Amino acid sequence: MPLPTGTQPPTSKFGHLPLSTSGPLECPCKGAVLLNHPYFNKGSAFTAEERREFQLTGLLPPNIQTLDQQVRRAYEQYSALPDDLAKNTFSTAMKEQNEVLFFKLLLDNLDEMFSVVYTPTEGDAIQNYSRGFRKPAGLFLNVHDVDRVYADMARWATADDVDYIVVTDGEEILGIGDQGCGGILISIAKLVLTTICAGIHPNRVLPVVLDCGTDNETLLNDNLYLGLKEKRVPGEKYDELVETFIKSARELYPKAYIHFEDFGLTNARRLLDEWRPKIPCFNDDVQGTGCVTLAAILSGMHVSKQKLGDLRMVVFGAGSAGVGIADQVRDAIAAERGVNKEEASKQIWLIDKPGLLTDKVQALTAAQTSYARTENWEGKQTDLLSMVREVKPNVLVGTSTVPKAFTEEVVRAMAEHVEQPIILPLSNPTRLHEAVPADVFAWTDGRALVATGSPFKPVKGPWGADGQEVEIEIAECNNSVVFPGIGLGGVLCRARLITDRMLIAAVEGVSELSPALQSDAAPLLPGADAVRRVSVRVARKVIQAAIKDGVATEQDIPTDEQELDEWIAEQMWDPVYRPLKYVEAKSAGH
Ligand SMILES: NC(=O)C1=CN([C@@H]2O[C@H](COP(=O)(O)OP(=O)(O)OC[C@H]3O[C@@H](n4cnc5c(N)ncnc54)[C@H](O)[C@@H]3O)[C@@H](O)[C@H]2O)C=CC1
Ligand SMILES: CC(=O)C(=O)O
Ligand SMILES: [Mg+2]
Repeated sequence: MPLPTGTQPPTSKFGHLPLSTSGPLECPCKGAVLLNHPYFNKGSAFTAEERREFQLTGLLPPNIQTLDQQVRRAYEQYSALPDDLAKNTFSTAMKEQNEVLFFKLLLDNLDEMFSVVYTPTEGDAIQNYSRGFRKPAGLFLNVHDVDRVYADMARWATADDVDYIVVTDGEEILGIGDQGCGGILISIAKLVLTTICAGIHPNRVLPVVLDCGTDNETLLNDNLYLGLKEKRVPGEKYDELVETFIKSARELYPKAYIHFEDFGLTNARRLLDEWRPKIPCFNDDVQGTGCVTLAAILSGMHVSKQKLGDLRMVVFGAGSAGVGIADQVRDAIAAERGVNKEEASKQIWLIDKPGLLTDKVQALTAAQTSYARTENWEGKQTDLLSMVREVKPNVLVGTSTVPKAFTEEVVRAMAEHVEQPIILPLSNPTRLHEAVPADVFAWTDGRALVATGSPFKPVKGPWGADGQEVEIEIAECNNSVVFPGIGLGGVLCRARLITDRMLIAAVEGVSELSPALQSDAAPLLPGADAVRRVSVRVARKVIQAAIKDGVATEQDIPTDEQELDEWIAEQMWDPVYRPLKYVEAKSAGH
């Protein structure tokens, strides 16, 4: 019998692995249930044989279509929509209807759709969660029902097992602050990226929101708000919910990798520090942002022919992301220079609301304390502009959510002392960026090396030889470049823990594929066209590091690099229709 269009024959030598994507897919449903199952549904692409075997005749119009035809139709519908939020809503509906089609549409149009299914449009969708609500997706756990957490999680029945969990408490979403239970959409969006960028199986993931109330007055006053309508519950009750969630997850899905997303400043680092030594977990805002930003800085320093020993970095906005970046950069400096972390941290200046963080500033978090400057700053201005004049940084990072904080004066002051300043306005969404690339290039005569937290179009200007017009492409310095690959590595080698060495390896993986290594004028980081290649490389590096650290529990991981890449690729889910094989439904487990 010929295979349906878009299926892959089981040719891989790793086709026997449980996560292998070669060969048929076991399907426990038929008829209308199958058509309503987003993971198994093929819509008009069900073959004649499948229509007969799975009792679909009469439930579909007769013309059998290919996945490519379906994608063409979906893209036409998508393109006809009036704005990005409508396109985001359409994409959500498509995902709920047919995941292969949704992910194939996304993969074929990634450059165009990335910003619609992720930041900045996903931020708008999250803000609009309760008003745009149609159908629940994901798992909602709340601070008043801690006793029910285990049972509610056990009911998550889409898969035999769960490989990857994204959890948020909704407090500091994508730069738009406290979004309460609407945060479920960031868990879902990050999981979409793990699938599209790294082939994490979409039926083996679990998006979670921990609803602990919200301090967002707009939501509290909105009659249609769907979450707990009360101020955030802090302290012991909050910790009890987090702990019960993690312990339940470990018991029910012992292989799952837990990704923390968009927790608030007081909890993000604290929870990471508490759980990191015990379970395979990862905080994307702290560690993912740290890794991708270090990779961008390394590319920038490659172009400007400098070494980490030369780095002088000012970070504006010393929260989860800012300090996460500082940590990753500090560790890399320490390794390159062969000095301790304390010595390396002297090359980094953190600025927050009170100005420069010094040992005189009250109430620093534990993570900020190691960067508190000990020099005497009494009587001196320590605002951003003054610090740029004083420190003469060659790297300036923005993670403050303060739009336009990198003013013309600040950027020009930096460019006065540095031939190719590395300027990274990372605050999302787009409207909160500390500067926009066009301004930065105009103020530095195109000399600056820029990457941004959200996507920007290329910028044209007279910055070539003899004033020739050139177009500069801007890399997106977003944790999405790296977290999918780290997660893929962690999942495939079944890491017990996510170690520092694994994170450093991930940075190396991204750096090796940075276009700027090939050409000085190229973007500092790989773009959407390279996502899967980047994920395979990052996963390979992460797995090798996990083995070195003795935290990989999966047996029989190939040692040869090429074989390891094949082993990884074979286990990455692809948006293709596989032949379906009917199996009896399992009795209700989890
Ligand atoms: N590009 C990327 O991959 C990522 C970007 N981000 C973005 O970075 C921003 C910060 O995110 P988080 O660190 O998670 O938030 P956070 O709330 O932990 O940190 C923000 C920090 O900025 C400081 N800040 C606020 N106003 C300031 C001012 N006027 N002057 C100086 N500092 C000020 C706050 O006090 C806080 O310490 C957000 O816009 C977020 O979207 C976060 C993670 C990843
Ligand atoms: C990108 C991301 O994780 C954030 O803006 O929070
Ligand atoms: Mg985030």
